[in-house]
Amino acid sequence: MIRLNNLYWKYKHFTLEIDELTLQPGITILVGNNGSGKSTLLHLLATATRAPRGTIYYHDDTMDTDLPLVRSKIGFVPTGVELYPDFTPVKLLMYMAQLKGLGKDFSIRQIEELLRVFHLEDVKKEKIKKLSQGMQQRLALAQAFLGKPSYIFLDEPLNFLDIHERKSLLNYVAKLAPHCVIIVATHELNEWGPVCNRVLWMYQGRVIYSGSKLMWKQHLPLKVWTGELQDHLYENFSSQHLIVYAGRVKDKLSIRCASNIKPVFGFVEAQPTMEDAFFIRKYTKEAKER
Ligand SMILES: Nc1ncnc2c1ncn2[C@@H]1O[C@H](COP(=O)(O)OP(=O)(O)OP(=O)(O)O)[C@@H](O)[C@H]1O
Repeated sequence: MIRLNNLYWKYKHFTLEIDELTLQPGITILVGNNGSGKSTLLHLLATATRAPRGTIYYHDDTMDTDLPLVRSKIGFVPTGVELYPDFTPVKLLMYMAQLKGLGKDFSIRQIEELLRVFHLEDVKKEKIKKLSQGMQQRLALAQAFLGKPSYIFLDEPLNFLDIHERKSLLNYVAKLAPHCVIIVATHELNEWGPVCNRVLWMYQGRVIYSGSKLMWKQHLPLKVWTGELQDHLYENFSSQHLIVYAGRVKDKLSIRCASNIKPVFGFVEAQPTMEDAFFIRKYTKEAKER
């Protein structure tokens, strides 16, 4: 378990402030607009950034009581991470294992396993600069799981991954979830929906929702509706209802929208997805503030 207490961090016009927050074992997705503070929070949790005020407790330890111990239990993948281009995946993983203070035999066994899990066996002796972006992302992910960390922080981990690799990562992370605190900053709410346990919503540097994924999709102030619409009706329709999605099916528009009443004849109510809930919560919050 991780506990945040009176955390405060400021950079120019951006302030992150969290009074009290507990992060439980399982997968928590960290959601929010661009610039809401998700990456900043992950950097603070991963001890890559030090907050001028407040404390993060990793069980009973903090950065100040035993930083090496805390770091040895953390796996972190930031966005845009640059790996040593002239290293091979094996050399990089061995180097990272050494930095984490892992024994040689254990490291060799774990590296073999991670190369298999992240489908990097065929390129394990290639220079990193020759690998595709997706392969480099998988290598960045693999290093985070070295040493079986108790706390895993992933910033947009699905970036650059193809559909097969995305599913594989989701399954792998889901298997680890009962034993680790896993925080995933993501804009892909629906992809994480089936495997995540909780949602943390950041808004302008504050956490404004922290709870289960079931609660996230329940008690929404608007219902979700789907239906089809003629093109010429769209402008008026979209001024009255929150459009979540509009696509084309033959000569009509296929609409997914949110509204507290049935929008027009023929529309049917749908179960809200994780993303629908985000749209609705954000829209109603901002409408209240206007
Ligand atoms: N090192 C830095 N230099 C400049 N600005 C920074 C830095 N770190 C954070 N910020 C600012 O802090 C705010 C929060 O950024 P952060 O990257 O945490 O948001 P985010 O929620 O992860 O956004 P996104 O969804 O776009 O990844 C932004 O306004 C950003 O410009």
